[in-house]
Amino acid sequence: MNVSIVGTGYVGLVAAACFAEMGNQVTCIDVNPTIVEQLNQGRIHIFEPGLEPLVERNRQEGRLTFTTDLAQGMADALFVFNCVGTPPNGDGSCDLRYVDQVAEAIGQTMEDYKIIVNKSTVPVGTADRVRGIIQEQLDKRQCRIEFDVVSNPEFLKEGDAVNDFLKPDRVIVGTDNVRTAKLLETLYGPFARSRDKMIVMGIRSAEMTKYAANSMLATKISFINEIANLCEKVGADIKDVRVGIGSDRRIGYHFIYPGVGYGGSCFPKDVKALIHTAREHGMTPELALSVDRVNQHQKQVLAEKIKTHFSPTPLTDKVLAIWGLAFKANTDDIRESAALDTIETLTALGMRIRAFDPVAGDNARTALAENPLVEIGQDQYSILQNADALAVLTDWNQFRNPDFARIKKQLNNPLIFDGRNLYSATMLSGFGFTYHAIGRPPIINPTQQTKEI
Ligand SMILES: NC(=O)c1ccc[n+]([C@@H]2O[C@H](COP(=O)([O-])OP(=O)(O)OC[C@H]3O[C@@H](n4cnc5c(N)ncnc54)[C@H](O)[C@@H]3O)[C@@H](O)[C@H]2O)c1
Ligand SMILES: O=c1ccn([C@@H]2O[C@H](COP(=O)(O)OP(=O)(O)O[C@H]3O[C@H](CO)[C@@H](O)[C@H](O)[C@H]3O)[C@@H](O)[C@H]2O)c(=O)[nH]1
Repeated sequence: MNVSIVGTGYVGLVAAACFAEMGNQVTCIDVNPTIVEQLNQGRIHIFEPGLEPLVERNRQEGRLTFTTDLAQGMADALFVFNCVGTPPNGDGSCDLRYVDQVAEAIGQTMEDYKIIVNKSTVPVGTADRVRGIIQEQLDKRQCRIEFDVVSNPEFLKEGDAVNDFLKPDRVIVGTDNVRTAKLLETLYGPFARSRDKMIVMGIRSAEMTKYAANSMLATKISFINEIANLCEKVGADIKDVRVGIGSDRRIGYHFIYPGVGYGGSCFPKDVKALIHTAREHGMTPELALSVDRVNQHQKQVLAEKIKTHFSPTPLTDKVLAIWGLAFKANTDDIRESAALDTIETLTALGMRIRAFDPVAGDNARTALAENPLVEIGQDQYSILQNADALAVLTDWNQFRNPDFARIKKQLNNPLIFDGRNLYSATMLSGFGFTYHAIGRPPIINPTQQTKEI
């Protein structure tokens, strides 16, 4: 089938490569000429495991092409997927400007029947809005061209996006048109070989499903973080409590890992957008408000532990080494990363930061360029040299079983703040570290000595 994808970011590029992989003819359209130029040369601008070879193979075999020209890019397509960004406005509402721009451009240039598929995360009612914008442009052109607008929210997660797209738990399609649903069923058929994955519903329900799913997952995380903080107060260990509750199949083990709060380009903005939608409809979304509030607090938890540990010594004399800048492992994405909140809080108090991330270093260097107290290093161990503590902010695998003897040798103090609960007393045994994690009893080394320098 012939598919156009508008917006070649984390969602658009993955969707494009996966549709092309199934034999479809896919054209990607992006307004950013640098991205398009790079993609045409076989270089991809984001880090996503498994994506580069998929893009490259399909590009070389002629099923995947890239352009900045929307009219040309969608000329032969039956499906036009809108995958542009929907960032938050200052008041938490969803900024639909890119979605609107795409709708306007489609209306200005389409020449025959298209199925416009909203894949971006958009508030309830956006399909109607898109339909209105396209129709307005067609009316201006005095054209009578049929089209459909459907909702098909995406549920992939960064770091595992290709796998999620190729093997989705479900494919949600919001439409009241049976023929359109059948056509999408054909397009998605190859991703649903083991069982029927397509769930067809009304457009507004599909739009709502996306916000409800993300808010549910965010709720689980805020819940476990609140329990973790309580564990610290009462001397319980969240590691045991998590296993204790997760073993109940009604609760499950997934998405109840405590940490430094959820980040990324989705949960924070989508919970806020849900809150905004509820308020627009005269409702106070008590639970979503709490989920958001708990998360904002949680993003400061590690900085608070560090402040408390060094108090009353001013942090201006201290250097903190940080492992991990991405909002989670296996991505270069730093949007809403707890590492950035932690850095902002601590550098405001004068602490100097030396940080390392396996792939997000360049993005962080750009984002933190104005902060003279931050240095981003190239090597996991050399940034530790003469730092006063190590803080772990992202759960990259390479941080899970590190060389503790080397860490101890490089640091001024044998001191670790672990925002991802990667280490245990057994792993640390014999090294004499003082260790603070989330929701776990701290390991205090009473003989902690500052290294002679
Ligand atoms: N990132 C995720 O894991 C994820 C998962 C599911 C859903 N979503 C949702 O999908 C949408 C896209 O997210 P993303 O992370 O892929 O965004 P992104 O910022 O990575 O990519 C968006 C792309 O759209 C392009 N663009 C903007 N305006 C355009 C226009 N008028 N014409 C053509 N291209 C245009 C940008 O240049 C950019 O390359 C959002 O609504 C997001 O909430 C994201
Ligand atoms: O038990 C957990 C699980 C996750 N997180 C954090 O939660 C955030 C989001 O993680 P994850 O959901 O794995 O990544 P995203 O790529 O943001 O994916 C979410 O957001 C996407 C965009 O809407 C959806 O498509 C996905 O289904 C949804 O999982 C990250 O900061 C994680 O560190 C935790 O703290 N504890």
